[in-house]
Amino acid sequence: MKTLKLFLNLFRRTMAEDLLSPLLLDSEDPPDAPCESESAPAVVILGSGDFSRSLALRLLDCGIRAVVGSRCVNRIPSGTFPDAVDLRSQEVAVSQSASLIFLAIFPEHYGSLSGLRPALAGKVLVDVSNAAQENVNAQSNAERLAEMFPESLVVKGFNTVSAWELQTGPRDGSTQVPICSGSTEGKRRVANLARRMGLHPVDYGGLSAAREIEVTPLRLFPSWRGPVTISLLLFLFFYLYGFLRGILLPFLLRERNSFYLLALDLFNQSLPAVALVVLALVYLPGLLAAWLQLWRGTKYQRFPSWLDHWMQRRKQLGLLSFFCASLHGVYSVCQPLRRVSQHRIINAAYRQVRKQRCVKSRFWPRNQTRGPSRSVEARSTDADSSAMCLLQVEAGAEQPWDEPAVWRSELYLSCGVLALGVLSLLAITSLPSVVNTLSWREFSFVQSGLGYVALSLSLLHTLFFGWDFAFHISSYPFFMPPIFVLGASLPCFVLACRCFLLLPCVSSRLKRIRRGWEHSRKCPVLQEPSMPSGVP
Ligand SMILES: NC(=O)C1=CN([C@@H]2O[C@H](COP(=O)(O)OP(=O)(O)OC[C@H]3O[C@@H](n4cnc5c(N)ncnc54)[C@H](OP(=O)(O)O)[C@@H]3O)[C@@H](O)[C@H]2O)C=CC1
Ligand SMILES: [Cu+2]
Repeated sequence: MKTLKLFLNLFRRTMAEDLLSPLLLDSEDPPDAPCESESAPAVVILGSGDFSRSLALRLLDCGIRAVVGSRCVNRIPSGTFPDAVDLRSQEVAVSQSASLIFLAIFPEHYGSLSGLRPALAGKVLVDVSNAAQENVNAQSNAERLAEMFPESLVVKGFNTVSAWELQTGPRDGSTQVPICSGSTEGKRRVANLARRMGLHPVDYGGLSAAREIEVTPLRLFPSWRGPVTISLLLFLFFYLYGFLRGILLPFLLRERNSFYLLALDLFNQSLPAVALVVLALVYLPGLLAAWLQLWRGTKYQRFPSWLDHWMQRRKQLGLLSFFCASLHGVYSVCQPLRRVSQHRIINAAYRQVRKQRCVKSRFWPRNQTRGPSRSVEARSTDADSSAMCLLQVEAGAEQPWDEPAVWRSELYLSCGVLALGVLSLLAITSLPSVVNTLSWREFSFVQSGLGYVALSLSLLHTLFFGWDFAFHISSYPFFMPPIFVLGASLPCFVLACRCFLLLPCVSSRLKRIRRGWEHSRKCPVLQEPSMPSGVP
């Protein structure tokens, strides 16, 4: 349970940013005094652009005075800053008693501040700039700034928060602000300010971490990269497999042209398989973690980093599974609109009418339109079907009724709709705003309990869809199983493992381990200091 709580924390942390095991700054730090004196500005911002404006507004909002230092105050359009913000020349602004100075200017222009070097000595300079390129090995802007102003305390930070987020973002500490600096004092002061602004400072260590922080905003969806790649690869695999099995090989070996299936049918076969496998991938790491704990006989050993990483991506995997399942749902609803479906229905109806006419004319007298109900077997050869088709025609009835086929479609559709419903519920409860309103017990019930329900329903949907076709030799053309058989294999394995873990003997041992019990507790034995020679 404790381990799962840890995962939840990690899981929540990744929602804000993809942070690489940073150390949270000590939140017990006493907050800075509001300002040294009521008349003195607490914070100076050099630059009067977008970031400067948003930062000044946020500072004011949090009761902190702000002074904006500009190269030319007269060029700042009126109304850009509220009256409460002091607009000064750069020289006047930095000569004021504020010791915290934000550089809200692009790093290319840091050189233009060299004349201010004596005034900036001993003060904390906050470098909010972002990197221009995603090259992590280049020298950071902050390190360059520290070289230019060696007497100042340079702190990197606030660049991961956009100007817009500063103005409108939450003030409940949920927005993380990675900071780093060679000066502990500088870092402490910036962290305190961040806390007062309703942000959550995260210590990344020395200034050498600045580049990592500078490139962070350039990264597109960092926490989604792995899950999206896996889903895409799975989709490609199923799609190409289906293409080979259902289109290319029949075309090459049997001269059957069904390339039209590429556009819709193959998508609708691959998507549910991806949804199913990706959903299984959400629950597999939890099972692996449980196995590892059972095998080690303790929970006090770290999981391998790949497993940790996988755990942290479960939310993204779950949402991607939901996305694929939803697309599959939409595609399935569109199925009857396809021309080929309409063609099949009309064709089947035509064949049936033709067959009934034939049966009537063979077995009924001309003047008798409705005879006593009796079963008649009729054989037909269809131009578009290679096999002989055996029709069970009931005299007097207009429609052949295939009871098992009706049950099959009722069951798989119902399971599919229910699975999609439960998946939607899971997707909604993974939103940060909803997660924050749930207790740990509620969260684990929804994400784990309902998650397994969704997986079971999806699997049932697939199994009912497959019905007994999976056991027909005709379903294995070229010795290749259907896509749904491949897609269902991993979920079957995951559910089997889960059932094994629910066995009383296994689950009770796991419960004990998670409550702190250890199979063999090894405590390092301290070496006795060796006796000095000559002592008896
Ligand atoms: N906008 C955003 O959302 C974010 C921005 N940042 C960082 O904040 C910094 C500023 O960005 P932003 O506010 O958007 O940029 P802007 O272009 O809006 O503002 C830059 C400001 O720099 C000042 N400046 C000082 N010296 C010079 C100079 N020599 N040449 C040109 N301008 C100078 C100007 O103010 P004046 O004329 O009054 O001196 C100008 O208004 C950048 O480093 C950016 O990476 C970081 C995170 C988010
Ligand atoms: Cu389906």
